Amino acid sequence: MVTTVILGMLCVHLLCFCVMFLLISTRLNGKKMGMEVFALGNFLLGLAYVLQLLGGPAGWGLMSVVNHTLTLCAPVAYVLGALRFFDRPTAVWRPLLALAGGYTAVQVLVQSTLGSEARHALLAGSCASLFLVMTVAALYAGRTVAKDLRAEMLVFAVLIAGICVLNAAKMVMILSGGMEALDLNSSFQRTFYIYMSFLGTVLPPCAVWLVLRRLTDELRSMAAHDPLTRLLNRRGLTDGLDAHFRSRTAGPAYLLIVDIDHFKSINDTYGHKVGDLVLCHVAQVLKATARQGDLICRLGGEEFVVISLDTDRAGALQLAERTRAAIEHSEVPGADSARPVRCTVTIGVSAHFTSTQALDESMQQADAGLYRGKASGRNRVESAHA
Ligand SMILES: Nc1nc2c(ncn2[C@@H]2O[C@H](COP(=O)(O)OP(=O)(O)OP(=O)(O)O)[C@@H](O)[C@H]2O)c(=O)[nH]1
Repeated sequence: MVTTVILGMLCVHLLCFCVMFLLISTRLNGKKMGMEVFALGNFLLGLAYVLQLLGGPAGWGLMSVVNHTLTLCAPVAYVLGALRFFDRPTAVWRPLLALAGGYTAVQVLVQSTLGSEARHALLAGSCASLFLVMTVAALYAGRTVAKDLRAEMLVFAVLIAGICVLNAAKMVMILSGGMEALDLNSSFQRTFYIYMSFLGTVLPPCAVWLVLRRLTDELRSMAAHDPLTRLLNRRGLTDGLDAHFRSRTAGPAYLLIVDIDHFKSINDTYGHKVGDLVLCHVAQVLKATARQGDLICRLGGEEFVVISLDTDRAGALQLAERTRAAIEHSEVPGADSARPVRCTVTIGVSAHFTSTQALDESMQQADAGLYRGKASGRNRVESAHA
């Protein structure tokens, strides 16, 4: 009786969280982060348990076959949802339908040759294997594709390992003790469904937490980057500079303002699309010529900032000259091949500075150099103390 009530509550949990996942997925326009597939997994498992409640004692029949197939398909749906969460676009219906068809056929075969015990043991064994794979996959993901979610992946792995062990124990009990092991009133079955109920309550909020983390990370990244070139924007630049100067060993920095020459006429001659390609090209060259760790930002329009960290005046001027020459001698890829597009830049270099508070002053110094460079013919580097 107690186990039946637990099973009933588990169904309610699974189906309620199924609706919640669906609602969340409708709010996530475009990238649904696997929420709709998690909803499907919950629905399949919820339905399996409803069938178990309606079907009564374990036996052979259509309801039991469908129940077993759904029970196995649900964790596979969770795996497919997780793949989508980690940006691995994957088909859902085809593999699930193939699994459902294949497993139903296997069930009929096992039942007719080895009997009911073997069919139930097969389900417990298949689930144990699947959960073992999921446990290992969660641990592996925490070390590779989801390093930022290492703690969360560890929690998932531990929780899934628990149900893996319980399924393995169930298989052994069925093989050694027969169908009595499936008696809902046995202490093992009670423990099994209490643990399932615990998982059904704990895992969905964990999944929602992962989605929330991804969304806030994306928002933070969007707030710090320029959408066209994916370089830092002014806010990202200030944050990066703060982080640099917080370090005890931080050395002085130099600020370079890089401004594309006659950009308006590039737009007027080739159109705004090519103008955008020119901006992306300059961004790429800046990334390639700057040192790793230097801060590169698009201030807006055709104006960029490079902050060269832990360097001296000669190093900053060398970087500016290297950048100017690289842009002058390169062609804009993807632009009209019949009329190769090139551009040049003028660069103003500030004096050294050692705090984020000095950013505005350094910007003015570099701007003054830039103004001198534009006035004396463009395509040149001018420093603050020239
Ligand atoms: N294609 C494109 N053009 C932009 C973007 N943002 C600003 N612009 C254009 O950039 C041009 C900037 O022109 P100006 O400020 O006159 O500068 P310039 O023509 O480069 O002249 P100098 O700097 O003196 O060499 C304007 O025509 C803007 O419309 C953008 O995101 N994409």
